[in-house]
Amino acid sequence: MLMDEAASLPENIQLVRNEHGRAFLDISHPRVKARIALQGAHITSCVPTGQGDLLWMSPENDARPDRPIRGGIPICWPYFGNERPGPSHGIARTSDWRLTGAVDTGDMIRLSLELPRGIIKHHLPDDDWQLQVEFELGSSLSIALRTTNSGGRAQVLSQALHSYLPVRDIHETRLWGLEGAEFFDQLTGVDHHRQQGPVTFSGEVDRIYHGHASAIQLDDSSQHYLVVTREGSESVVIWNPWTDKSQRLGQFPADGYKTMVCIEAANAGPDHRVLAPGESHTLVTQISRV
Ligand SMILES: O=P(O)(O)OC[C@H]1O[C@@H](O)[C@H](O)[C@@H](O)[C@@H]1O
Repeated sequence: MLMDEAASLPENIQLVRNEHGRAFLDISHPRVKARIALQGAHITSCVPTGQGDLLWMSPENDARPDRPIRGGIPICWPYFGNERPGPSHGIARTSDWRLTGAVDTGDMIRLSLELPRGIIKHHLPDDDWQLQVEFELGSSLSIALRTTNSGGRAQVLSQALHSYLPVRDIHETRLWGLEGAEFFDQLTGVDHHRQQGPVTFSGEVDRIYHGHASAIQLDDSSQHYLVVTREGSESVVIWNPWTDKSQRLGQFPADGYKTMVCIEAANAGPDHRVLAPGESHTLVTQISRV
């Protein structure tokens, strides 16, 4: 985004740069405060008025422009994890996006960004995609990621909105809404496990639940639940790195696993999509505190 475009932003939105030169959109609205990095169209904070942050951010994040951000909501696209050769979780989270729209509706801020096609072509010369994201920031957070196959042949898409959510204490955290769902355990490579009761945490968890579309409630034994809903998604990734992996992860403190969990609205594993020429698919997640 150019500086002269910043001049036409609504007064509640400012373009700022950190000491490393990374550009952020800072939103300060009567209903919400939020921050979005232009690299990755990556939301790093969303604080509805009167609430705590809906998102977890690593305190060790140095936010240098050449590294993915640890926390918030990385956009994993056009493949999840290592489903294709290349950087983990694809190219969108480390690429520079362009702001295409910013509106203050009174109740919320609505922001649209796109990943320029030239950048996609540069990284993935054999692919033909258009990619846009829309954020709705108010008393809750909603993200809609729209992918269009702009090529002449069918293309495979897998992806995730990799939401890092705060918890008071992971040992006392339960996820409701996945009871009875089937999951693929990424740690063992074994599929078709069935979830018994709520998801609890006493070690590393890295699972793709599939054939599942309903809401998930994050219960960390505090007064409120975080509720995660999805559209265009029949898979959800649940991840906590626990002790050993926390030591190996970049920009992640050794005890970081205690205060976060990822609930990632996805099209991953068996829920990957095949888009015909001209076809679009929109992946949506909404996070609210109730
Ligand atoms: O370190 P990255 O590339 O940000 O990935 C973090 C985690 O992302 C999760 O979605 C994966 O299921 C994990 O396997 C992975 O470790």
